[in-house]
Amino acid sequence: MLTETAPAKINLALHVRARRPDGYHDLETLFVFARDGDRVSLADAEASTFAMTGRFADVVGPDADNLVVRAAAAFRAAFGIARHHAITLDKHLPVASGIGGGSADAAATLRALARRHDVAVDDPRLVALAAGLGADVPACLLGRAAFGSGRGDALAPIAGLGDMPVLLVNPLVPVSTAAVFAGWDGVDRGAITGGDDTLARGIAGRNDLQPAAERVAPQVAQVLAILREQAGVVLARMSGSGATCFALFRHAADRDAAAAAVAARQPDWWQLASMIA
Ligand SMILES: C[C@](O)(CO)[C@H](O)COP(=O)(O)OP(=O)(O)OC[C@H]1O[C@@H](n2ccc(N)nc2=O)[C@H](O)[C@@H]1O
Ligand SMILES: Nc1ncnc2c1ncn2[C@@H]1O[C@H](COP(=O)(O)OP(=O)(O)OP(=O)(O)O)[C@@H](O)[C@H]1O
Repeated sequence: MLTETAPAKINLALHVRARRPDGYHDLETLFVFARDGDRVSLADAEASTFAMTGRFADVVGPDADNLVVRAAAAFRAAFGIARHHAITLDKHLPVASGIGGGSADAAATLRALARRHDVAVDDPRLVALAAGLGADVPACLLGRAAFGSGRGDALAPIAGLGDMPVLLVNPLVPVSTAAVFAGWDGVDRGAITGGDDTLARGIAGRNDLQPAAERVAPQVAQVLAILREQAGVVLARMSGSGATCFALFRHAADRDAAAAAVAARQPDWWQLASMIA
């Protein structure tokens, strides 16, 4: 059995630049990844099967639409694989939440299948498959800090944050990525600037989708207000199209104190205390 982690994706900054004729938007983003997330396991089998475990297993729609199933089918077709696999998704990340859950799962599935069938993880055919599954999937396949442009799928590696404590908080209101992009006001507020210091670039940046996300999920403002008043916060911002927000800390003790404070005030919100590599 092979197991791959599907780590939560975080957009340190997300600048939306223009609407495109194909229904997508040109954007610039700084992708980083937490150490924790979902898990995809794969074993050879007589027939193709798919099962889900974990807290959010019941929230995802029908199996045929699952990005894990779609990723496996696309891989088998592209590489001419006749062998079947039993795949299990252990679902811990909230669904439709801006931290790329489905994209991370698809990428972990591609990584597991690539390992099993001796395909290099940077094989251009694998990267093309990933882009076809979603704008975020190539970044999740790369799985390391990167500058993303175009739809978010033109990637250039950047320096990581070097083990920085992070707290992710979601008010458990699902937010549709398409609806949030549709609510963007169309104003280009400028490129992501700065040099080699990824954290400084992130801090100087913005998430241009936040106002539109707040119209769908007003709780985002509340999450950010609570995170920003915690001791030791270096940066608190919404990730992706929301509603998950992240807070970065220098010290794990500050992160853990913030997690306890959030849990005391909002016991029903989802949280993940992790590290950014
Ligand atoms: C907001 C981000 O999470 C930032 O990392 C991503 O850009 C979204 O990536 P994703 O969830 O993989 O997106 P997809 O599943 O490809 O697209 C969902 C929908 O979001 C909108 N979308 C997505 C990416 C993009 N650059 N422009 C868009 O307008 C489109 O309406 C699209 O139909
Ligand atoms: N394995 C999966 N996990 C979560 N959602 C999935 C999965 N497969 C398909 N989906 C569908 O994809 C949609 C988006 O879910 P996902 O959790 O990937 O969004 P997200 O966190 O907003 O991602 P992003 O940050 O890439 O926009 C949901 O409506 C969900 O039904």
